[in-house]
Amino acid sequence: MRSPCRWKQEPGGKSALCHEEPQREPITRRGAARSGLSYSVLEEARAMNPCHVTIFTLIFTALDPMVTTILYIYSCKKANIIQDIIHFNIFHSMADVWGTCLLRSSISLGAILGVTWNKTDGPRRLQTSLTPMTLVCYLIASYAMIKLLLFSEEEKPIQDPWFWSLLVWTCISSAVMLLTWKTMGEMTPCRQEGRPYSEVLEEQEGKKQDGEREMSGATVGRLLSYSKEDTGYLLTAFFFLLLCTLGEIFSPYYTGLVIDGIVVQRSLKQFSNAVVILAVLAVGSSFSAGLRGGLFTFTFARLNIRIRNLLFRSLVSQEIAFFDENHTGDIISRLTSDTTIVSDVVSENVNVFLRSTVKAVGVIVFMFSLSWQLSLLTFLGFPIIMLVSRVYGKYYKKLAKEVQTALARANSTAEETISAIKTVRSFANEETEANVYSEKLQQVYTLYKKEAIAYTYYVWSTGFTQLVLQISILYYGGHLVISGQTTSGNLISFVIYEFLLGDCMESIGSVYGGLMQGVGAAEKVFEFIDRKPKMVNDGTYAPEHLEGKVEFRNVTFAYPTRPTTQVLKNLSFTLYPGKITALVGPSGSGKSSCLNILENFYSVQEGEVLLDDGDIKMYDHKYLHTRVSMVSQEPVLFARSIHSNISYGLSSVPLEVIVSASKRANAHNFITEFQNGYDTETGEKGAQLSGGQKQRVAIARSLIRNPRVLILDEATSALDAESEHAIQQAMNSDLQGRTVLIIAHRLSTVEKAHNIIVLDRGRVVQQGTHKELMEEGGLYFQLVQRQVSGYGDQDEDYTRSLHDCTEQSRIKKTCQ
Ligand SMILES: Nc1ncnc2c1ncn2[C@@H]1O[C@H](COP(=O)(O)OP(=O)(O)OP(=O)(O)O)[C@@H](O)[C@H]1O
Repeated sequence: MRSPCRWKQEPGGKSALCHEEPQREPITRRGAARSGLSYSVLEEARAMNPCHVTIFTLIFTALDPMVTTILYIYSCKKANIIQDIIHFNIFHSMADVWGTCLLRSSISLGAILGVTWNKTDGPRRLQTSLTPMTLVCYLIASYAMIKLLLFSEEEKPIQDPWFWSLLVWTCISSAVMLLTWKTMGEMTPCRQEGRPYSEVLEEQEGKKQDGEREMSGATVGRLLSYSKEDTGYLLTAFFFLLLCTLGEIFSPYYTGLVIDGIVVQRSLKQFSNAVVILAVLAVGSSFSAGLRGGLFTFTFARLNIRIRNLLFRSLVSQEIAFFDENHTGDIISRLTSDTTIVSDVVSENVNVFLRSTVKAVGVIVFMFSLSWQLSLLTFLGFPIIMLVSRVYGKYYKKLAKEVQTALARANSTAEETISAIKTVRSFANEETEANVYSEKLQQVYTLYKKEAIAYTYYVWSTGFTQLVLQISILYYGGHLVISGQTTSGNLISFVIYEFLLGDCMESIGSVYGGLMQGVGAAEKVFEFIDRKPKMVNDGTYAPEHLEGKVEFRNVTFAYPTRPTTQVLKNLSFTLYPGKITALVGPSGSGKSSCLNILENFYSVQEGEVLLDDGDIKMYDHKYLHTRVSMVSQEPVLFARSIHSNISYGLSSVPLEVIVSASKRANAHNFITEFQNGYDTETGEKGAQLSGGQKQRVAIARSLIRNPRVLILDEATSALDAESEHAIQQAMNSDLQGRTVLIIAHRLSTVEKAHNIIVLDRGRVVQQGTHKELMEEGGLYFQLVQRQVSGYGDQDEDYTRSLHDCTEQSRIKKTCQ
């Protein structure tokens, strides 16, 4: 026979995530406010006096036996309680209930003594034993209910008010005992292991904050709040849900009538009427079920799109340092798999939860109307199943988060390897990469195994409880029928309703685990959605006319990921309009970092970067990036046409303007050679173009904006000398009023610059024209010399440089 309350939980966790938990910051007033934790909670916690809690528990422990004894004396049917105890009869005497009160009081007294004598470990021990204590309190209250059933065997209806008062008091005092146990468990002594109370309290608040995070209900509520716009759809879905559920609830009742019609009354009319109603109910509820399911799926698909949009918007507004800290794989994982988990899991579970809850309420009403005794017995078993489910749910949620994080790490590894497959192949490192991926998967596997074991225990424990409950119901139900307290028809209907209730509980149980998985993913998604960028581009300055003078004034800078390593140290230099300035220096000297700051990607620690005497932070984001344009070392093209790449970020640019920019970037010729010309697709990250072609498209993309400040970071490194020369010519010809900053390792590229700034370990060590610097000797001279000897005779320019250098060195005698 099928168990009536079989609860099933699928071990899921097939999700991918991401990101490690953020480090908890110390709980301060500001920290609490930032985390959304009301500071009044802290104050409240401070106000909680352990002595008050203990005194209250003590008073209650004394009061409980007194009240119970008085109620017991009055409800006692014998001359006195001694007689009642001596002639104990389980159907008449409440001595055993009075005994449970003594047990309760002894346990409470033990707890009070424990926390008073051992202020450090006492509360902790109470906290760890909360679950067994919940079970004890539940058993005491259940026993009182069983007494009600036993008494009802002899007296119907039970009219003794003292008896009822004793039962109610037993249930209330069990609940109060549990509450005081929990409160004492959370108590903190004034000093703990020599640490000040405030510190202990802060630690406790940290735990509370974790608890707050676990407020899954709030997360689900927030998710639903994103569906506000779809309230109409949701209400319609709910309406069909009610219709469908009503149909399902009435079906067993009419099934009972059909059976009664056939077996008891043997009436064809009653039998056929009930069958017709049953058929109408079945058709109606199937139709409503379809509409309900469809509407829920549709609404949550819209939720998915909404969350993805929100997340993507939040991601693109984050500061550049955020992308330095977080792996692309992790971020993509949140955007793709987590958002899908959130909407799919939540949609499915909200649907199932509503359906099952409404159905369960209806079923319970029918069950009580059929037999209150059998219903009471049924509900005695439920808290145990709920307890098991709660313990499992918590553990499952923790595991689900760990699985997601482990999967995200594995994804990240796979993505890195696949995106750099050429490098992997060129080092013949496929085997190692596969092993690394396998190791990461192994971690996921270990977690899945834990999930499977937890699931096994869960099924065992709930299965056993349900079996006991089922046997009890059948036994007691049979007894009620035999003793004439109910009819056999009622018992059959009751058992059918019980099956239905079992299904509902099973669904609600699986909803809990499923929702935990969705909530885990949602919390991670919300973490990114809620993240406020640490650097905000909120400048508004956008002058009509911009000269393009750039000044680095005493700039000191360290990357946020390495805050203790200063990359630029008290750096000062100026770039003038109409001039080409070159930044040179050994690798790692800070050249690209200067450009990152000029692009306002990072904030400087000290000093300022001025554009026409205004701090670059003051400038409007769009304005700044139209007036200051950079072609980077490895230009990134988007998987669109060349046309779209060149006009990237601009709206409706005429083709002539694109062609003109391409000509100046020496790109027009190769573009027109393609069959589709400017409509040629560039492939992912421009993979369908050569390195040099990519660079020229990127230069055209910058030139089309007609920037006042043009930054070329190794922008021509992949070009042949001829192309580079052509671009330089174009630059020189329309240099008027433009500030150009060049970074190039190939020093022939910078030779013609009006000013060359030499950087070394984040400082300016030399400045001047090529000629001046060669005459001066020093780092620039060494760089040129090293490069020339490195290139040998292959590069004409460098041979010339070498020649110049030798000439100069002979003169200055610094070149030996
Ligand atoms: N995103 C980053 N996060 C942390 N440190 C960084 C980052 N980018 C660069 N660095 C460090 O900053 C220092 C300066 O790097 P930068 O890229 O500015 O040098 P560079 O002169 O442009 O070098 P190269 O000529 O090799 O491109 C280096 O030590 C580098 O390791």
